[in-house]
Amino acid sequence: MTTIEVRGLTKRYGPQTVVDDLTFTVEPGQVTGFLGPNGAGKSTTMKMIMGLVAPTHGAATIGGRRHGDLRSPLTEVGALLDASAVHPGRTAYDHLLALAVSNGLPRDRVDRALSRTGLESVAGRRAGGFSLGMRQRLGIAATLLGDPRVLLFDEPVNGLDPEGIRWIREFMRSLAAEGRTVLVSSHLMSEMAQTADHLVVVGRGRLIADTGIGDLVRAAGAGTVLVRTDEAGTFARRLTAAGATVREAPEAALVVSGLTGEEIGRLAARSGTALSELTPQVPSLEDAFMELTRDSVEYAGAAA
Ligand SMILES: Nc1ncnc2c1ncn2[C@@H]1O[C@H](COP(=O)(O)OP(=O)(O)OP(=O)(O)O)[C@@H](O)[C@H]1O
Repeated sequence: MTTIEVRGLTKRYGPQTVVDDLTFTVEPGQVTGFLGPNGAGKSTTMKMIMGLVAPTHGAATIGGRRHGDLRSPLTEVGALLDASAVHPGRTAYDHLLALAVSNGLPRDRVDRALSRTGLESVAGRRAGGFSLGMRQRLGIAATLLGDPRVLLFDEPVNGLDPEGIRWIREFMRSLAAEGRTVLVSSHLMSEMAQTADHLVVVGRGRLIADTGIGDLVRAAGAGTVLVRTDEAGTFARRLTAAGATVREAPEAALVVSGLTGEEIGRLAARSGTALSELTPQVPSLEDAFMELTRDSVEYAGAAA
């Protein structure tokens, strides 16, 4: 099984450290989302994994070897880093054929890649006339030519319509289901929530989280409970005395942390307080992501 190992990976451009001592492992058989706000260093990291940018420190290996040491790179790792890197005058077929031939791969790999990405019917059309969605498929077809065990995709759904997004999402999942190692970058938590099993979250070049999706939500502050009662003031004092932290919210609601819903319910029963609502809050993945990356967004929007 082939993993991607990133160890102490660092990239400086002049005084700016854009990737800062990153260490993580991308495991086979699952989709790993590489998530972070714009400018967090995702593309630079992927380029270092692919040997296109030299690290200042540290290393990235694929199956234990640096990209430059792979004997037949296209058969070991495929990467879609920039879908516009296609000659516009070439047909989809010729684009893939040129790649296959120059990498010593058999011609029948082209037909297989075209059919896997649903491009057979447009194989003879020039790539310059392709929609963004079709260009992405062509880029993905190119990554599959060598049937590699490891695949990297940089923001593959950017700019796509819902149908294109769904196709890419299902495609990534099918690659992982075949046991491949799949690393997909995005700046959208909502997208990753539907695609990834595991998340590597970065901000300002640094590792913020390396976690399963469920664990991320728990770490980002699940555990508050919304309480509603006509006796909000009195009950808030009781909760505080019992060790909870209480914030008053509109419409006689209290947002309570430090006690479980069950403990709050028992406290209400003991003090004869009638509750009209007692709801444990589950933060959305988007909330979890915003909370985690709050201090690391490169250009935070000005406060309203
Ligand atoms: N060749 C370069 N020279 C100088 N600075 C660079 C270079 N490449 C990237 N950077 C800077 O490194 C930082 C990280 O960029 P990178 O593209 O890796 O981030 P990203 O997380 O992929 O963001 P995005 O989603 O916006 O592409 C940015 O501030 C960028 O301006």
